[in-house]
Amino acid sequence: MSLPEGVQRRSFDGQESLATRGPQVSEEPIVDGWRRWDPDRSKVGAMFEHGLDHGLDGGERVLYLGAASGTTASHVADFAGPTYAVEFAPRPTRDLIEVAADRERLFPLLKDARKPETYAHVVEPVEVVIQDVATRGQAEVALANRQFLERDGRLLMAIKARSEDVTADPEAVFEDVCETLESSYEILDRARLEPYHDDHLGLIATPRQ
Ligand SMILES: C[S@@+](CC[C@H](N)C(=O)[O-])C[C@H]1O[C@@H](n2cnc3c(N)ncnc32)[C@H](O)[C@@H]1O
Repeated sequence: MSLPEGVQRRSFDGQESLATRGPQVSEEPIVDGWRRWDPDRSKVGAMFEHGLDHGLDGGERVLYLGAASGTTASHVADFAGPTYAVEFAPRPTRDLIEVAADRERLFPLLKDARKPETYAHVVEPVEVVIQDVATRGQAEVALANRQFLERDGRLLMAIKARSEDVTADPEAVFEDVCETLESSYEILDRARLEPYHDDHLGLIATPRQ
């Protein structure tokens, strides 16, 4: 699977790793301007490592749901176009604002991803929605935010089984979430994100026409 333009495999201390070019965020190693992108700390990084059919070229407009402190959103904004980063917890949003201070394409929004009407006036149509909200109702969040996605756009979604039901078999949770999603999205590719993230499913989808 090819990587988007602006994402490369580079050598760090003799070990190959994903990397993007941009200002440092959290003491990650940088070699020749390339920042190491750690898949253990990033579901999108893990999706790339697993070779999921992401369909990204680089330069796309992105809506990122569940940005937390901006670890992954920073890498995405390094290779994407305008990146709207939604996070509803004030503490990580403070860090996210700092990360965005030296990234002209990253726009933090302290908003609830379950209430897209509260940021619809700011977010333009995007080619990519990335979703990593560790909350119950992950499929419903993706359905609610479909309105921002262009017709042939891509949803890159990380589903955390334990956020839906801590006691259920993760595979059963993934089937439930996928069934709900399929009312509105066509699922193009999916893979479990082990060994980087336990009991997570990575999924690529496009809006159903
Ligand atoms: C697993 S963390 C995200 C990590 C981040 N994507 C990264 O790779 O750097 C999940 C985040 O989703 C946020 N979140 C959960 N529910 C949310 C909601 N309804 N709206 C916005 N953010 C939400 C949490 O506050 C948390 O920061």
